[in-house]
Amino acid sequence: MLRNISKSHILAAFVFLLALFGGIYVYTGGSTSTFSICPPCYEEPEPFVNKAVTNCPGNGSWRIGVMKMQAGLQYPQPSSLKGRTDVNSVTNWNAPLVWEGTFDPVVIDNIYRRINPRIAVVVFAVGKYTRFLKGFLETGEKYFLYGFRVTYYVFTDNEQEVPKIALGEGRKISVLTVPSAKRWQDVVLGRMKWATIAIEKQIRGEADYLFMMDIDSVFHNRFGAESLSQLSAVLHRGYYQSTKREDFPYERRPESKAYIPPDEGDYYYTAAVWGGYLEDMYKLVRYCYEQSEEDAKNNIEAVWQEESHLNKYLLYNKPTKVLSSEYLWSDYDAIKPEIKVVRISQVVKDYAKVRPNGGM
Ligand SMILES: CC(=O)N[C@H]1[C@@H](OP(=O)(O)OP(=O)(O)OC[C@H]2O[C@@H](n3ccc(=O)[nH]c3=O)[C@H](O)[C@@H]2O)O[C@H](CO)[C@H](O)[C@@H]1O
Ligand SMILES: [Mn+2]
Repeated sequence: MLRNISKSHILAAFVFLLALFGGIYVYTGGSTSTFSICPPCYEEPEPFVNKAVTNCPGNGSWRIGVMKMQAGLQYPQPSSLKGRTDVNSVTNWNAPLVWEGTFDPVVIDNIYRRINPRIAVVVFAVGKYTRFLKGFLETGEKYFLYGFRVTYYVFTDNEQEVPKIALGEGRKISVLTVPSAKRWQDVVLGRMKWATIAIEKQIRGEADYLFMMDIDSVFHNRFGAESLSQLSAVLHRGYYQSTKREDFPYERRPESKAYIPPDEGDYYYTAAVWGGYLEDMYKLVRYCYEQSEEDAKNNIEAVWQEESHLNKYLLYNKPTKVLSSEYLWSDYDAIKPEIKVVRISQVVKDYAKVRPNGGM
C-alpha cells in the first residue's frame, strides 16, 4: 500500500514537473536565448488597432537576439561618469534618447552587422515630389545604414521619374505604383494605406526593420545602427527645446481619433522619420490608416494628418528609442548648439510649386 502511494506520488510529481517545464518552454517561445528585447505577446495595447493583428512580435517576427560583439575590436573605453551633460539622454520610461556622443558607432555597428538585418525604407514621391528622389537616394547610399542590407520602397505615380542610382552591395530599389492625388493631404495620409497594403503583400517577407520617411530630405552624416530598436521615433525639431505639452501641435478636437487632452503628452514626434521592427511598424502604420479612416467617416481630418495619429499612439505605447532632432533637421532652421551633427535635413521647397493644391 505504502509503496503504491509513493509510486503514484512520484508519477504525479513527474507529470507536474513536465507540465511546468513545458509551460515555461512555450511561454518563452521555445527560445533558449538568454536575452531578448521582444516582449511576450500580450493583448493589443491602448489605443488599439480595430482588428486583431495576427503577427504579433515574438510569433516568428524579427527580434534582436544576444548583443554579441566581435572579439578584439578596438574602441575607446566607455565611461560610467563622463558623457553628454547638456542634453537628456534617457526618457522617463528609461528608453535611450539618442544624441551624438551617447553611442560608439564602431561598437553598435559591429553588433548589428553580425545580425545583418534587412532594412526597408518606405518613401513616397507622388506628383512633383519625384524631384527629391535623386538627392535622397544618392545621399542615403553614403550615410544611411552604410554597409547594411537596405531596400528603398519607392511609391510613385510616375515610374519613369525614378532615377538610376548606383547602389552599394546588398542594397536595392523597389518601385511601387500608387495613384496620383489632388490634395497633398491625401498623399500624406495615403502613405498609411498603401504602406499597410504593401507590407501585407510584399515587404513582410523581405524585411526585419522598416522606416517610414519623407522624401524631401537629404542625408548629411551617418544615420546608423544606433537608430534601430523595436520602435524608434524622432523629436520634431520645432518643439523639443522648451515647448510646454499643452502647446504641442497635437490634435485638440475631441471629435478626432487623434485627440490628446492638454494635460497629457511626452514629446512631439515628427512623422517624417520613424522606424522599428517590421511587425511593430506594421501595427502602427495600420493604426494610423484605420484611425484616419474613422475620422474621415466623421468628416474630420486630424490637424497634422498621420503625424497626429502617430503622436497619439506613441503617447500610450512608448517608443523603445527616442532619436534627437539630429535625425531630422531642416534647411529652414539655424542649427542649435546641442545639435552636434545634422544627419538628415529637410530641403527648402516651394510649397506652392510642389504640392498639387499648394499651401503650407
Ligand atoms: C518634418 C515633418 O514633420 N514633416 C511632416 C509634415 O510635412 P512636410 O511639410 O514636410 O510635408 P511634405 O510636403 O514633405 O509631405 C510629406 C511627404 O509626403 C510625400 N508627398 C507629399 C505631397 C505630394 O504631393 N507628394 C508626395 O509625394 C513626400 O514623400 C513628402 O516628403 O507634415 C506632414 C503631414 O501634414 C507629414 O506628417 C510630414 O511627415
Ligand atoms: Mn517633408
